[in-house]
Amino acid sequence: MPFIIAIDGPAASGKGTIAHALAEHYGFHHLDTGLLYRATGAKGGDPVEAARTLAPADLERDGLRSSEAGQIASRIAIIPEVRSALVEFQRRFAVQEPGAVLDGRDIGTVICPDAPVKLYVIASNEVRAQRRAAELGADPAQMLSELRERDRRDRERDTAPMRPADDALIIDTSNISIDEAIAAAISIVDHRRG
Ligand SMILES: Nc1ncnc2c1ncn2[C@@H]1O[C@H](COP(=O)(O)OP(=O)(O)OP(=O)(O)O)[C@@H](O)[C@H]1O
Ligand SMILES: Nc1ccn([C@@H]2O[C@H](COP(=O)(O)O)[C@@H](O)[C@H]2O)c(=O)n1
Repeated sequence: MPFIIAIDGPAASGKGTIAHALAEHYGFHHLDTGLLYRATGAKGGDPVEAARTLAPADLERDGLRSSEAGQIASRIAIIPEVRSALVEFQRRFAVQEPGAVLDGRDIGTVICPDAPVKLYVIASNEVRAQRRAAELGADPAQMLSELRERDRRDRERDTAPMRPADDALIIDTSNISIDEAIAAAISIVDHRRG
């Protein structure tokens, strides 16, 4: 049976970094589900139609990592029909052998509620803004206000709001290095895998 690792958390908390490293470590598949929402928003037009017709080439589009693409993604992510159009792809991805790591906002709560490992990665607002500003060459103060706005939208939407699953374990990356965060995640997964 494939082993599923569900990772959620707010923007720039470090969940993608951990997800990528876990996938490498265990030889699992990795899906950054935020990319699906970014690509859907970047297509323009009717977002529901964009989600229903999302193709692999859409995920290669330039600019998907930008701050603007993240903001647009969080606006279209509140639409229930957009979310339901993307569910099947994510669930099919999750059941590949030998296992899969998916990171996003609703993986542990909605997409893979039975995943044996659920992590919820957090970091302080200021640390997240500093890291994302450094990554994009942007102003930390502006990044802080953008991240706050995006988190609020993600937390307060009615459908699949961002929140830790009841059985998720929290990793706070505010004061630990990337290597320490990855080691903490590996230790949790090893423990669960027995
Ligand atoms: N523990 C850490 N210490 C220092 N920098 C980190 C740490 N974890 C992640 N970073 C850096 O912070 C930035 C954001 O990390 P990452 O992309 O993994 O976040 P994310 O939660 O996946 O964000 P998003 O939801 O927007 O995709 C990256 O530049 C990454 O290298
Ligand atoms: N499972 C998910 C993943 C993402 N979103 C929305 O997409 C935005 C961009 O995500 P990033 O991880 O690339 O920052 C995010 O702010 C969410 O609005 C989602 O709803 N569910």
